[in-house]
Amino acid sequence: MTSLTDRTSTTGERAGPAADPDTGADSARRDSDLRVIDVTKRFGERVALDRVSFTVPQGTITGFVGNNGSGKTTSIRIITGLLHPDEGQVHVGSEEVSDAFRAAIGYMPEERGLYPDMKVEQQLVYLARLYGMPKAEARDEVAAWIERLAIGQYRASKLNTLSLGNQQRVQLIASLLGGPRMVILDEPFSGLDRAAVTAMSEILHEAAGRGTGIFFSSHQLDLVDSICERAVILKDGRVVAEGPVDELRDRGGAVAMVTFGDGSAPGAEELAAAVPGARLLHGTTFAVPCDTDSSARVLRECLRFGDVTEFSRRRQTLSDVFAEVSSDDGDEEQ
Ligand SMILES: Nc1ncnc2c1ncn2[C@@H]1O[C@H](COP(=O)(O)OP(=O)(O)OP(=O)(O)O)[C@@H](O)[C@H]1O
Repeated sequence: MTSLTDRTSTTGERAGPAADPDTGADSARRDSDLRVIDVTKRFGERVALDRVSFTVPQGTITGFVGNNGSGKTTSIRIITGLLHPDEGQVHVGSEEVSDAFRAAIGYMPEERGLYPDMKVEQQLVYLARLYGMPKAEARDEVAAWIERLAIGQYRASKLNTLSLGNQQRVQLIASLLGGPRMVILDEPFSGLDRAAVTAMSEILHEAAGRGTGIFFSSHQLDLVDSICERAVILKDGRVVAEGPVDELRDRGGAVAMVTFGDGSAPGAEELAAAVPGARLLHGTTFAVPCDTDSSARVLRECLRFGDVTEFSRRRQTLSDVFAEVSSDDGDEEQ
């Protein structure tokens, strides 16, 4: 059976890793990083993207987060060539992205893009053949993926008879067939059960380890936090944060989780007026920016409002960073 990890393709661009991570070919990798440069897109009066720039490096998993309507799908459509920007460019390395590169991107659209009436195995083999694989290799690779993603019982079923989560597994296979250099997934984890999330994230890590650039949008910040090395955060069509997840988490310092006893919790605005940056997480628990030096003062301020039943400092999560840069007063910080 074909190995899922050391495939070579007979097509030019969809041909496995762009650079061997073990050969130290960093410059070769940078030459094939995908760069969105100053992209603006308008729909009539509406500015969907406003001078958006970010990089998707080869060999890493980059998460793309932002509220509904912030411009994620529009950005992805521009990268894949489904939409044209009004201004700006998309580059691979220092060159404008070629049609051949775009055609070879493993793409999983939000609305999913497969043939609903076609049988699972049949359409995956058909797609693999379109990517230039010989028939026997296509069959072997598809069989291996079907087994890996535990959907063997559906191989002869029409796609539209599968559950949403199983359709997503099929779509993931379609986007990885032939070892693409770049994989772009729009909300790949939405609606998946835990086993599917684990399987999918393992597969994405393996693909990144082979040098593939992985870029996916998600509303699930905890997943982006745990899976991605890098993140791009969009707000209202603008990039408000980008970089290694670890650096983004460290940028804002630590936070204290403060829980008030029942009946003594202040309103969110009230607490934020006394302790800048305080925000309600759930129930009577707030997240409050809090460095080592300021923790005694922050605790004193909180105690002025009522009983504090829990007070613990921790490193920021991506969710904290997102809340901070997505808030209206985060605007000035960029
Ligand atoms: N074809 C279109 N015509 C007009 N407006 C559009 C079109 N496509 C997107 N928009 C607008 O552009 C903005 C960005 O939309 P986009 O779908 O890119 O956001 P998103 O971040 O993917 O949102 P979601 O998380 O809800 O999927 C929104 O205001 C949307 O209404």
